[in-house]
Amino acid sequence: MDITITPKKLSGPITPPPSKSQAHRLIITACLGAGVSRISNLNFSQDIRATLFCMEQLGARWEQTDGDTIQVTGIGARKSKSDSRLPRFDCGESGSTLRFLIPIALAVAGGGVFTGRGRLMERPQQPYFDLFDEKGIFYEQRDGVLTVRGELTPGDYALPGNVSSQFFTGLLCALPLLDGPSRIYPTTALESWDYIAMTMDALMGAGVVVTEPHGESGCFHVSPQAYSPIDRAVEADWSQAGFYYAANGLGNSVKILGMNAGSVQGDKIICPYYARLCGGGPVELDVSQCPDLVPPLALHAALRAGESTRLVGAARLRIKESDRLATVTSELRRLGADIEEGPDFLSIRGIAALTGGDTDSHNDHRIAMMLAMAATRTSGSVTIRDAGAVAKSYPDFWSDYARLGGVFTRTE
Ligand SMILES: O=C(O)C1=C[C@@H](OP(=O)(O)O)[C@@H](O)[C@H](O)C1
Ligand SMILES: C=C(OP(=O)(O)O)C(=O)O
Repeated sequence: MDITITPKKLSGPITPPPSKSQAHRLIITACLGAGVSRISNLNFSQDIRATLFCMEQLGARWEQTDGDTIQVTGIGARKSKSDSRLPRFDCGESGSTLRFLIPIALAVAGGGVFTGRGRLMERPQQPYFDLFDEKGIFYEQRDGVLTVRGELTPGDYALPGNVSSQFFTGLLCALPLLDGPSRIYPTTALESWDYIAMTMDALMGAGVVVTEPHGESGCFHVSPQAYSPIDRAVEADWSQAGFYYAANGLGNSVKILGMNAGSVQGDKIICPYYARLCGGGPVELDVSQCPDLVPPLALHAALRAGESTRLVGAARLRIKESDRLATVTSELRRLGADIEEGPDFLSIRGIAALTGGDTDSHNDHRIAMMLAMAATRTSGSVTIRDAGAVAKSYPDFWSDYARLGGVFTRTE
């Protein structure tokens, strides 16, 4: 689906959708719990459906009890290793689902066969593969199908801290299911730390306590523990709120509601970052802990007329749904922005107004949403190819955009 937007200011109240990252974690902890859990304020985005589907393959059951609430019957510590057929997991385009499920499937079912769509199966898994080589766990990836088989054993796990925090989350969820203590060592400084903190918060909610690293050579300590059932509501999503902050930075008047200022979501850093972009002078923002904010931050920076901005610590943006350093640059340039990409940074010289033009989401939800917000401040209409990509994390994005006064036509 393509969308053509006629530039128009957005105004009015908006509550961003529930946090995708927190929802993945609550679903996983509920599904691993021994008993019946309840999760409210859930949004059935494509990625969340992928995690629900995958946890079902491990024996968990869930039903929708009203619009946004599900009741989950967890599998407890039960293992299903007797069946020699490995479960199959269609992870859609969700990196979180794939990286969280790989060790969980090993712990619960002795492995699994993983498939995905879009760019998913090209995104890196090497940190897991290195561990599997060391631990004698079989893996094979052929024609986009990843098969993993073996026994996840208690012990020491070393992981680089600068590829994806999702490897840490996957192991932190799986290792408590084993029958002995384990340690996870970050071999380089941890990026996206707050996502790991969000994992520990979700684990704690299910009664599973892990100890985080202290000092230079620290490690996570994980002892065998059972997951208890949970009853939790998903918070509003700070990463999605980022697009509405960008809209306001461009002169729109969106009232962003429902956000928890004390959230465990690291992307609440959008508040101070937004304030800095709204001030004058050159600005440098470190995005190594909040990679998902880069598209809205880059857009806001593109319209800081006469001011320069650098977004640094952004290397991992290249391994998301698209190479986001390349796609943010190419698509904002198509609208006239003055932006350059480096290996791990974006350098932006703000201008006063953008032009209209033809753009492409590159099948990346965050690029589509960035372009939609850009189109509130362009001199001509903006066409976004593949604008349905928003369904990965925010299926109601276009109806919310229309409710705020956005004007657009669709072409299927
Ligand atoms: O754990 C999570 O929920 C996520 C972690 C981040 O990835 P990285 O740790 O790979 O940067 C983030 O970009 C992604 O959208 C969601
Ligand atoms: C990178 C993202 O998600 P994932 O890694 O789960 O695909 C995202 O939502 O921007």
